[in-house]
Amino acid sequence: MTPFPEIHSSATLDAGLLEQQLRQEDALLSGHFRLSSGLHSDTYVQCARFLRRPELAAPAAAALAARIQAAGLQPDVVVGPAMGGVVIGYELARQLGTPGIFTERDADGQMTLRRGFTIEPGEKVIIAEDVVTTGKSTLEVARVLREPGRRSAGRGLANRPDGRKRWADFPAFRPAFGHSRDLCARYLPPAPPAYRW
Ligand SMILES: O=P(O)(O)OC[C@H]1O[C@H](OP(=O)(O)OP(=O)(O)O)[C@H](O)[C@@H]1O
Ligand SMILES: O=C(O)c1cc(=O)[nH]c(=O)[nH]1
Repeated sequence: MTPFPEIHSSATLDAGLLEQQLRQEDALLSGHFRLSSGLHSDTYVQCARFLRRPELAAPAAAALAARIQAAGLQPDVVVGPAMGGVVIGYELARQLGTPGIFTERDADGQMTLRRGFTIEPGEKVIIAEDVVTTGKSTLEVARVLREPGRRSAGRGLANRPDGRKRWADFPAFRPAFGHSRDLCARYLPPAPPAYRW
């Protein structure tokens, strides 16, 4: 497939601009939130509100695509975990000129590849995420995909500090937007809007 070089030939992403755009889309929320990991936070990045706008999603994905290309990586497929990784994964795949597929959780909460999606041994995979907090979801995708001869690289649109230590065993790109506020103690009751705002 042919990539779309006109979009990401010299793409960069300014973290300040990205924060401004997140605020403009009401995607950067303050409050008390319980995250998917169970951790609590005073800030929530609702990437879906940002990614609903193709004119914002495209440059963000272009910056990721540019960094992936600059690193000399030539992925065969982009995989994003549903739901958050679907839109950014698809847009990244479109710009890299690869198929874009997604994993999803089954009834037991296990990350799986369904819908006839397959990855052949030896294919190189980029895992696309909208948010990385602990890195658990990304690592679950990596576990699903990991077979001898397969390389994966992870990348989130937004990231929290807690996720960094988990990346040691496969290459990851630096976050586009890092939010460094402390995650609070787990046991405080979250005020609405809370889980999966
Ligand atoms: O780094 P982690 O601690 O795993 O947290 C980040 C993950 O949490 C969110 O997904 P969620 O599990 O809430 O599912 P969703 O995309 O369906 O909302 C987000 O889209 C990431 O996949
Ligand atoms: O960790 C999460 O679940 C999470 C954090 C965040 O800021 N945004 C989001 O959609 N999920």
